[in-house]
Parts: sequence; structure tokens; C-alpha cells
Amino acid sequence: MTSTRPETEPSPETQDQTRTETRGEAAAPDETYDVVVIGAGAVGENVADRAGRSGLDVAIVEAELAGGECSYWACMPSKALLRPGAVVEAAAAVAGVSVSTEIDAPAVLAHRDDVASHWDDAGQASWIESAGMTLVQGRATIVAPRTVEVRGSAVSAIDGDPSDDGAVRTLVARHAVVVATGSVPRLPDIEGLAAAMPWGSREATSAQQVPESLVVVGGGVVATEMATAYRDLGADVTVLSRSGLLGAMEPFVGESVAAALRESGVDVVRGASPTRVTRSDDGRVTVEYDGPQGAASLEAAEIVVATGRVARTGDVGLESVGALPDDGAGLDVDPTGLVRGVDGDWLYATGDVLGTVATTHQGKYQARVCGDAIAARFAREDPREGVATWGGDVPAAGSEPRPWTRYAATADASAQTQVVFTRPQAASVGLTETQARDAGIDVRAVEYGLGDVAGGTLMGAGFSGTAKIVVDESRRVIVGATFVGPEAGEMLHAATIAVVGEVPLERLWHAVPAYPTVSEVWLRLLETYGL
Ligand SMILES: Cc1cc2nc3c(=O)[nH]c(=O)nc-3n(C[C@H](O)[C@H](O)[C@H](O)COP(=O)(O)OP(=O)(O)OC[C@H]3O[C@@H](n4cnc5c(N)ncnc54)[C@H](O)[C@@H]3O)c2cc1C
Ligand SMILES: NC(=O)c1ccc[n+]([C@@H]2O[C@H](COP(=O)([O-])OP(=O)(O)OC[C@H]3O[C@@H](n4cnc5c(N)ncnc54)[C@H](O)[C@@H]3O)[C@@H](O)[C@H]2O)c1
Repeated sequence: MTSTRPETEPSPETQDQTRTETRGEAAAPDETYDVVVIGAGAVGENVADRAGRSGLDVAIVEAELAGGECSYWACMPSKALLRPGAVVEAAAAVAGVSVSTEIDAPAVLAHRDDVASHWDDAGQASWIESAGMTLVQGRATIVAPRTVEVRGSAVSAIDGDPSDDGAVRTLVARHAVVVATGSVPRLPDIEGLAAAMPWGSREATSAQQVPESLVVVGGGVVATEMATAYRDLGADVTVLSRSGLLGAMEPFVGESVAAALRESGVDVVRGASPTRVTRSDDGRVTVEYDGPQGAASLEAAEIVVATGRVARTGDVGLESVGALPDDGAGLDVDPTGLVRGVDGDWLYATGDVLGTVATTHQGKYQARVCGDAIAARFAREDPREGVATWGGDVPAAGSEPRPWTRYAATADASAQTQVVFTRPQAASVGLTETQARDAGIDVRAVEYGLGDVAGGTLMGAGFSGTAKIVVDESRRVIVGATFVGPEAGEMLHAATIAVVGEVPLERLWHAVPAYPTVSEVWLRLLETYGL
């Protein structure tokens, strides 16, 4: 089994701790822990791990598979589907290399199965326990302050749902309950759509066969990644997008990705809103839509709906403690992850359930902040000499921590990162030029072509891309950067360091990019800026 362990490595500090309780073992009617985490996705695992490292006794409840969406139905399997196309394209561009451009779809799907651990969470479950935490299998509901009821226990593999076998356990948290229940896909209100049994991101990332044709509704990250992957795997793909692609990023990103999708044979229809969906007896799907040329329709073997996600707050019992947000919004938390407005300061939340970030890495960052804050507030003693003391005192509940300290997820507001694994890849950190201007920052932006640096010309025929930095003129620091191009994601971290470190341009000038790498674009950007 290929491990998805990059999500959460066992810490050396906790590896040797063991717990006697095992999955499914009968338990006392009421079990008391210091901390109960609901949801063992990447985020829940990390908040539990950080809190548990301080010696706190942590239980983590999971209704489906330990590891959550990212490991089995999102980041990992989707990237396994996308990697072969990227490799073929890169190799085919290099003179003297002869490669078959054919992708062996069954082999790719089989490798994807390995990457998704065949939808078996045994590896993650055993890591949780080896890290000294207790994994409780079942669906959790908050029934009273600090009290969580867990129903069901047996879990089936691929669809992951726990069967309600009547088992009920009540977990009581001495100090904190953390909600890390993630998000669910948003199904737009389109006539016939639900009845047509469309694919969501789960079906798209775990499909055992490639449909001969696919219509993708949406123009965001899932839509563009899945359109790329399924085109690579041989499907005829049409993308129906209401507006431009990847609209949350700089405009040149969507334009580049749309052009590349079209070049690869994907029909990208901008300004298209589906109005009616039907699935006929032979299984084919017809999508009627208002398009740029008026009413139109198309037929395909399958339909993927990728129109965003909503925080999973509805079925966690939040109403029982007065914490259910209105209208499906995410949970509102302070910078340490403490849910605002709940008496007794015991309810925390992190990750997709906040509705403010929707990536694994940003959620895990919040989880580290939240887990450390819980440890600092409640651990009797931290067994790790020195480790626990960096970052100063944890702020009192309700008071604002200083930005960029251990107990503030400051980068969520000013330095979120994202890599979209389309071809070309798109990578961004911080603010777009428009977002910076809207925030009242006096900005100047400069762009440079990735194909115009020596390193770029060596990458292969037709290598191209764009880099853009957005500079806060008053402070002469970079507040946003975007790259689009082959493997652009690997260029992002230098920009992230510049943004988070608020490195003045005059100092950045001394960060000399090695020759001949594509990173030399940094020098060209600064020269273009005027240094
Ligand atoms: C197709 C796709 C591709 C993606 N690719 C990337 C990528 O490449 N990089 C990236 O950074 N992000 C990516 N994301 C986003 C990423 O998957 C999410 O941001 C991440 O999974 C959020 O983690 P989480 O722990 O908050 O939620 P989840 O991973 O959803 O975990 C929540 C867990 O809580 C459990 N749960 C829910 N309710 C209960 C309950 N009542 N009781 C017990 N357990 C419960 C669920 O079963 C689940 O396991 C992708 C998303 C999609 C859809
Ligand atoms: N590589 C990554 O980091 C990665 C990959 C996939 C997903 N994700 C995360 O998962 C989240 C969900 O992805 P997503 O692509 O579903 O959401 P998204 O917010 O990125 O895009 C949603 C798209 O659906 C369109 N849309 C919304 N309602 C519509 C309707 N009624 N009809 C037609 N179009 C409609 C929007 O205009 C937008 O283009 C993202 O926020 C992203 O952060 C991350």
C-alpha cells in the first residue's frame, strides 16, 4: 500500500507512546478525555497531534476514513491522475527525447488506487494510535457543552460511511471539543440535476473507468483540474463555466489555462449556465444551458459538478450549544480557533469547516495554531523541554494575539497559498493586484515571462509562462505573487517567504537566483520594477 502519510507524519516526540484501546473495542458508557476532535481529516489529525504532543489525552472521532477527503477523494488521488500528463508534456518538449504521448488509462487508475491506499485507512488509523491518541470510529454529534455522542462504528471501504450498528458512545471533554468536519460539495439548484446522479469530486477522483465523454460544470479549481485529467485519460471533455476560469486568481491565469485546455481538445464554454439536466435510460446525460449564443444543449456519458463547497456544520449538533452558523456559513473563530459566542470557551474549529480556507496546507496551518493554543491553555505540563515555550504566552480567550506569533494564523489573511495542478500549473500567494487595490494598498505590479529567462529556454520547446509580483509601494514589500507555467507550483515557496517575511525589495535584490534556473525570473521582475 502506498502511504498518503505526507499529510501527517508521526512526531518523534509521540511515536513511542502507545495506547491500549483499539478500534471498535467496547468502552465504558462515558469516556473522558482532555480534548475531543470531531473529524480525522488532515486538519483534525493535525490539531489532535499538536494538542496531544503536550501530554493532553486526545480522542479523535471519524465517521468515514481516517485521513479525510484529501487522502482518498481530493488532493492525493487527483494529483495521481494529473501527474502522467504533466510528465509526458514536459518530456515531449525536449529535443532528442522520444516519448509516447499515449497515456495508459487503466495503469494510471491503478496507480491512483495505490495513492488512495485502496480507500483503506488502516495506515492512518495505526499512525493515530501510535501517536498516542484514541481513534473512535462513528458519527459524532455534540449533545451538550463538552459532550459528544458517537453513533455507529463499522466502516465500509470505498463509500466510507459508518453503518449504524446501534453502538453509542459518549465522550466527555475536560477542556475542549474541536470541530474539524470539513466541507461538502455544493449542488446548484438546476432542474433535474440531483436526479441525474451527477459525479461530484469524490466520484471524479475515484472513478474506476474513464467515461468516453464528460461535461464539467464549474470553472474553479476542481473543474479545471478534472477537465485536464480526464482529457489526458482520453475522454471528450466540455467545461461549462459561468465566467472565466479560476476567477479567484490573476486574470492571466484563467486565460492561460483556458487556452491550454482548448489546445488539448477540451471545449471550454464561457458564460454558460446549465438550466436542465436529464439522464436517459441508456445512462447518457443531456445538459441544457444558456450559453454565449443563447440556449444550447449537449450530451455526454457523464457529468461532473464542481461548483464549490460548503462548510460541514449542519449535522454536528452545533445547534445544541447555540453555535450553528446561519445559512450554511462556516464557523466563526478567533485567531486561535476558539468559536466565538459559545459560553465557557470550550469549542474550537479549524479547516474547511470555517469556510475561509479550502486547502489542506492552510487548514493544517490553522490546526497547528489551534492545537498549540489548546496545549498552552490546558496542558498540565509539557514533556518537551523548551519546545512548548517558544512563542510566548497564549492570549486569553477572546483577546487578539499579536500577528505572526505562534497563536495567530496570520497568513490566512495575508499570505494564503494555492497551487492548481492544471497544465500549465497556476500558483499564487497573498493578494492579487485587484484585491490589494480593493484593500486600499498603493500597489505597483510587474510581470515577466518565464520563457524569457535562460533557464526557461532550456526546459523545452515552447516553454512559456508568466510571473507577476504585486508590490506595496509604501513599504516596498511584495504582498502577492502569481506564477503560471509548467511546474509553477515549485516556484511558489520563494514568493511565500518574501510575502510572509515582508522582505524589502532592496534586500530581496541580494537573493541571487542560480543560473540557469527558471527562478532567474525573480531578478528580471526586480529589474523590471526598477531596481
Ligand atoms: C477534488 C479536490 C482536490 C483537492 N486538491 C487539493 C490539493 O491538491 N491541495 C490542497 O491543499 N487542497 C486540495 N483540496 C482541498 C482539501 O481536500 C481540503 O481543504 C481538505 O481536505 C480539508 O481538510 P479538513 O480536515 O478540514 O476536512 P476533510 O478532509 O473533509 O475531513 C473532515 C473529516 O471529518 C469527518 N466528519 C465529518 N462530520 C463528522 C462527524 N459528525 N463525526 C465524525 N466525523 C465526521 C469526515 O468524514 C472527514 O473525514 C482538494 C479538494 C477537492 C475536492
Ligand atoms: N489544488 C488545490 O489546491 C485544490 C484542488 C481542488 C480543490 N481545491 C479546493 O476545493 C475547493 C472547492 O473547489 P471547487 O472548484 O468546487 O470550487 P471553486 O470555488 O474553486 O469554484 C467553483 C466554480 O463553480 C462556479 N459555480 C458556482 N455555482 C455555479 C452554478 N450554479 N452554475 C455554474 N457554475 C457555478 C463558480 O463560478 C466557480 O467557477 C476550492 O476552494 C479549492 O480551494 C483545491
